[in-house]
Amino acid sequence: MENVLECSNVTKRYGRKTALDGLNLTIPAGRIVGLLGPNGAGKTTLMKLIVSLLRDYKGTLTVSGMRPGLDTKKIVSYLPDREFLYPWMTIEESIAFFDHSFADFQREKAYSMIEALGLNLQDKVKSLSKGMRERVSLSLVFARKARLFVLDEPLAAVDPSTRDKIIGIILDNFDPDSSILISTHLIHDVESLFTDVVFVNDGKVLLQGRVEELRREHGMPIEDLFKRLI
Ligand SMILES: Nc1ncnc2c1ncn2[C@@H]1O[C@H](COP(=O)(O)OP(=O)(O)OP(=O)(O)O)[C@@H](O)[C@H]1O
Repeated sequence: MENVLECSNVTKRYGRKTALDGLNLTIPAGRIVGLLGPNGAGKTTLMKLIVSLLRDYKGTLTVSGMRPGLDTKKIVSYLPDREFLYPWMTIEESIAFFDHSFADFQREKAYSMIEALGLNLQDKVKSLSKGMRERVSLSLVFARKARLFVLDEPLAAVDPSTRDKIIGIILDNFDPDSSILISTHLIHDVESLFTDVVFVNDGKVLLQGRVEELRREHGMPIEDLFKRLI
């Protein structure tokens, strides 16, 4: 099966600022990849290129062999770093909206995640706390049968026990034909989720590897390796 994501020598500039600087990254199917790096490393920029919110870049970037665009939007499920729910909708209406927007949306899966996360379908988005809205967003994003899930800082607002519950739901629902790319600063809290990690700094990949191998090779948890490298 072809790689879910391939980036070769990807460079993205905002005016004179270089956000990605010849970045190389390959993600095969079946991986849950932590995209780790300090503020300004280029994580959000990379994600925006993958989901084709930004188009002007140099190098080659493909999702399932295709350049980002309308066709890849059908197979990439994206959780942006800002809120995207409509405040006036109920959770149920938000589910219906996603159902209409994406052919691969699995309504029943959304309902069961909403229930598992203790949310009420009739509640209006604007009445929910930040952490609750994050739970709804994650349920919607993961209810798609996408090939690639791109999550920009998904777990920042939820409490630790909900975080563990969400990690459980992600793992239970993980389809090995797909891959998940997650940017986060909460390395310690979500390390158990990752099969792989990618360290980025100054728009470049510093180190990429399987979590088990990196832990064994360097004899330390991923968070300590991050602190040593960056
Ligand atoms: N619209 C923009 N215009 C100009 N510069 C930008 C723009 N967006 C990002 N940058 C710059 O590009 C670099 C990479 O930013 P990016 O948001 O991708 O980093 P990040 O790794 O996601 O950071 P954080 O962890 O803080 O979210 C930074 O130096 C940032 O200032």
